[in-house]
Amino acid sequence: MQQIPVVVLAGFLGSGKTTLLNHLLRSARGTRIGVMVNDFGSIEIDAMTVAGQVGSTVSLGNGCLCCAVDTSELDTYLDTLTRPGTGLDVIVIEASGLAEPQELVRMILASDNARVVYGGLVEVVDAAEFDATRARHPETDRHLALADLVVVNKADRVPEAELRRVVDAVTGVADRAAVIVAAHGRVDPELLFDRAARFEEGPDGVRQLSFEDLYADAYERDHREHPHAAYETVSFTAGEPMHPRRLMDFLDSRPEGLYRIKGFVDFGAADPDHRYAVHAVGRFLRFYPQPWPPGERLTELVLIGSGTDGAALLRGLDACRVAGPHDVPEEHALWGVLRYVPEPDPVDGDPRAPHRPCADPEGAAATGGAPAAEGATAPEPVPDPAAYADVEPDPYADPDAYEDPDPDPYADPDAYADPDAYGDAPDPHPEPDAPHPAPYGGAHPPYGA
Ligand SMILES: Nc1nc2c(ncn2[C@@H]2O[C@H](COP(=O)(O)OP(=O)(O)OP(=O)(O)O)[C@@H](O)[C@H]2O)c(=O)[nH]1
Repeated sequence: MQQIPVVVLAGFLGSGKTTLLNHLLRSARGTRIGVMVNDFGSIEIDAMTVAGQVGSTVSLGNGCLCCAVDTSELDTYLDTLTRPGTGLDVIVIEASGLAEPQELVRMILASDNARVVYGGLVEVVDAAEFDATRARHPETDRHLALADLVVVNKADRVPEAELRRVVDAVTGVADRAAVIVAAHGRVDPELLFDRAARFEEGPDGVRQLSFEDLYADAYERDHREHPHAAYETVSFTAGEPMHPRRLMDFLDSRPEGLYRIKGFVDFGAADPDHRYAVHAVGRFLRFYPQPWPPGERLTELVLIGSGTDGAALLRGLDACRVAGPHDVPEEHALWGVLRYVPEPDPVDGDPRAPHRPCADPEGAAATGGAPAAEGATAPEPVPDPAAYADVEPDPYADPDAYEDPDPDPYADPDAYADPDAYGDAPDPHPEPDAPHPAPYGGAHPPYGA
């Protein structure tokens, strides 16, 4: 089952959220974007051939869908937009200028919709109004501190030195977020999500240009003189397996500005049957074990960030390679990774999840990290708090961390009053001796059952 990243686009009134959203829609080029907005008013849908409208949902000619919702309808619309038939690749929720973004983030993290995965909180800042906004809205700093990516927009409206000052101020407030500069919301969509390689080939094998391509070409031609917001991409490939604990150390201490990590990891003997797809956005991290496809086994990662030191990142990843037979991962080394594997979906049996890398942790150790036989009964995991003492708790494991101290005046109080409404959310107070709180559902034996 393909999970769909849900990106929250937030920022104060007039900062340029809708402009950025329109830019994403215009340059989608085959990527199907689901959009949730408070109203359709400013989405430039005329240019995109409206294919149909049902109630508050507009279907665009390029496969994108727009829904006008308020926060209380979010779950319902997420369910609608993530139905397999919609074929969406990413969902972007534009928070109204007054909305508390952490409430949206919390709802996405607590969603029991297995097709949804958190895609990051993007805060748009008006470079020309930053000081004034901050003075009027002291909550600005809190919002920035939660962001995974901050777009300092309207760069065209301020002189170079002033822009640098604003970027420095934003970077000082934003906790680990990547900070990029943009004009008219022109960020590269690749920064936020993967563009789908979806195009039609003609009988001669040649790609056919669609209306959307022509539109995107014209748009990009018109804006060639305005460069996209700058960011760096680093690619890493390794033929040797990665050492689970060293890779987790690398990920746990990933530098500020490293916004996205995607790709696949080979953990070698620690789980020879699976490669681990990685999805990291800001501080959010998940691994998805998948059966290896036929062919060469490689670790392939792409790291995307702003202001990061690419050479240092590659050195850090190089040090995670298993160096040889003398460098066998220790017992339970994979458990640090499994903390970030979502629970299998009990409904439709997520094909990525039902693996048994450590059905018998003791047996696995005895066989040099190889998993126990399929179907073996798992013993209770051996509590080993010390083994995880150095692992920073996943800040996204607990949606309550986003509890808003000032309740959102626009939220439906009844809908959120009951903490049991978050039945699937992790226990904010796990057993003190629990070995490793899992991202969802508290501690669980690593796929033994
Ligand atoms: N000069 C300049 N104007 C911009 C830029 N980005 C957006 N604007 C203008 O700023 C105004 C507000 O932009 P929007 O995209 O509507 O901002 P928003 O954050 O969606 O606003 P709300 O929905 O009211 O919260 C519009 O007139 C945009 O054309 C930019 O980078 N430079």
